[in-house]
Amino acid sequence: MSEQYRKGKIHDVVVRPLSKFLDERGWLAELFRSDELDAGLMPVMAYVSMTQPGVARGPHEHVDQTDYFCFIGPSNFKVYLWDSRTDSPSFGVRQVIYAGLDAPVMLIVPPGVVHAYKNIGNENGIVFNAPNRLYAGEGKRSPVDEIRHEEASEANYLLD
Ligand SMILES: Cc1cn([C@H]2C[C@H](O)[C@@H](COP(=O)(O)OP(=O)(O)O[C@H]3O[C@@H](C)C(=O)[C@@H](O)[C@H]3O)O2)c(=O)[nH]c1=O
Repeated sequence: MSEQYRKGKIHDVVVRPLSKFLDERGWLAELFRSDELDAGLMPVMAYVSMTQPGVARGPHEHVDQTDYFCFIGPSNFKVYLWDSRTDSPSFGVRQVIYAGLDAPVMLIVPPGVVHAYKNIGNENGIVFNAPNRLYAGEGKRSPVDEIRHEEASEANYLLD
C-alpha cells in the first residue's frame, strides 16, 4: 500500500496548549475540566505511560473511544494522525503535532483517526491519557477497542 495521505488539519481533532502555572515550588497544570469538555468526551479513566527516547507507540485507532492525551513533559513527542474516516470532511489527511516539555499540549483524538507518537527527546517521556471509554470495558471483561497498525507492511502509517 502506498502513502495516500495528504498534509492538513483533521476535523474534530482538538489541539490546545496547556498552561503551566509556575512559581518558586515548580509548576502546576490543569489537565481537564468538566466545564470545558463535551459530555460525550468526559473521561472515565486515566492512565500514564512512559516511552523511552527514540521509541514510538502506535499507530492505533479506536472504533468507539476518544483519546484525551496530555503531553506535558518530560521529553518531547512527534505525534502522527491520519484521518481514515471515509465520512469525514478531512478523510485522507495526515497531521503532525509536536508536543511535550517545550510545547505542553492537550490533544483529543476521535475514533477512526489513526494515531501514533514518538519520543523525539533524549529522556524518558511521559504521556497522560484520559479516554472516554474503559480499557477492556467494565471489569475488563470486554474486547479492547483498539485496531493496531504497527506492522511494517502498513505503509500508509509510516513514522518518519
Ligand atoms: C491502554 C491500557 C493498557 N493497559 C495495559 C495492557 C498492556 O499490558 C499494557 C500496555 O498496553 P498497550 O500495549 O495497549 O499500550 P500502548 O501501545 O501504549 O497503547 C496505547 O497507545 C497509544 C498510542 C494510544 O493511542 C492509546 O489509546 C493506547 O492504544 O498496559 C491497561 O491495563 N490499561 C489501559 O488503559
